[in-house]
Amino acid sequence: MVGRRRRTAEARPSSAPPDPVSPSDLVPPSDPGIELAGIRRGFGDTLAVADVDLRVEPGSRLGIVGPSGCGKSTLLSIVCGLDEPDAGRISVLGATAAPGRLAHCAWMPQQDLLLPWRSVLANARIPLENQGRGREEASREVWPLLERFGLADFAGHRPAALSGGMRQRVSFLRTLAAGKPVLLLDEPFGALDAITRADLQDWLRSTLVGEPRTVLLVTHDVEEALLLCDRVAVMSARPGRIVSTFDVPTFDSGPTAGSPVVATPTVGAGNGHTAGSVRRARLADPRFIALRDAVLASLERAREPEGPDRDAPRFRGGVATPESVR
Ligand SMILES: Nc1ncnc2c1ncn2[C@@H]1O[C@H](COP(=O)(O)OP(=O)(O)OP(=O)(O)O)[C@@H](O)[C@H]1O
Repeated sequence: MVGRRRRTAEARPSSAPPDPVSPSDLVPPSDPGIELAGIRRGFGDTLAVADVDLRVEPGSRLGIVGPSGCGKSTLLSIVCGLDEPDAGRISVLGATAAPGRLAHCAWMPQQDLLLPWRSVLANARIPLENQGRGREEASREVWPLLERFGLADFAGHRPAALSGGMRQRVSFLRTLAAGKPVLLLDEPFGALDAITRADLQDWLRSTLVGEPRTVLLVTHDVEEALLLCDRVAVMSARPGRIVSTFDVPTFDSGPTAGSPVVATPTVGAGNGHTAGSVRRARLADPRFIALRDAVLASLERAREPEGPDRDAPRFRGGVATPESVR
């Protein structure tokens, strides 16, 4: 009984909460984005990444794909200040020192890392508690996100009572609740089955619309990168280098152009334009297919240790067309 009373109390914050995650100043006008120049990092005899140059525009979403072990996670660790490069320069929203970079970034790992003894609400408010808020205040602040993400009815549940997809939604919510302008998503859906993964991709794409965040998404899934990001960078096999980048157009001239998209992917909205239908239209778009094939071809070449990406300049900074892909 005590446990039930406690869960109920946790699940009902006492007063109307402010919105904690959409402050208009998350991307200040002077935001220089993220810049990496000549980044090199080795571990003993293993050179993980070498000569990585990358720029991520403020408020944009960059997908990073590459062979296993090519240094994608290492790059994210360096960006967020948990690691330092052996050589090169890095700036995150103007911060060059590790503590300053860390202050700007929130990290979502592949495993949800929810604390099993805490309720959904208590897990979601961890970043706010870490920033010094009391439990009540943190609960009030995070509550709108739980409602927005369809998790309010599960606020008192422990993580073990949730599906894998719901746990990842809580994990992403917790990442957003930190209120940081840079989100580092490290294979966030890698542990999910294909159907849940597709649902979560749709959900995340809809959720990120209107979120003024700069996002780095590491994934093995090229379609995921193209569905969620404005630009995709392909890394070579270790030592990881950026061998090509691809701009991702909005693909908004299709049948669902200009239509509002529903954030809850599995529920219809009345206008028929669910996130799922947008996804299907996009996956069937010949331009999307051509771009996906071009990224896959670059990735295939990137897996060869010494393989220069000879055809990459064709696409660099531009968009693949059906004509440019053979
Ligand atoms: N702390 C560390 N100590 C020693 N070696 C490390 C460390 N971190 C990474 N490495 C090595 O650096 C290389 C790159 O690792 P990293 O995890 O960044 O690759 P990745 O592209 O994220 O891999 P995956 O796609 O399999 O997750 C690997 O060979 C890895 O073993």
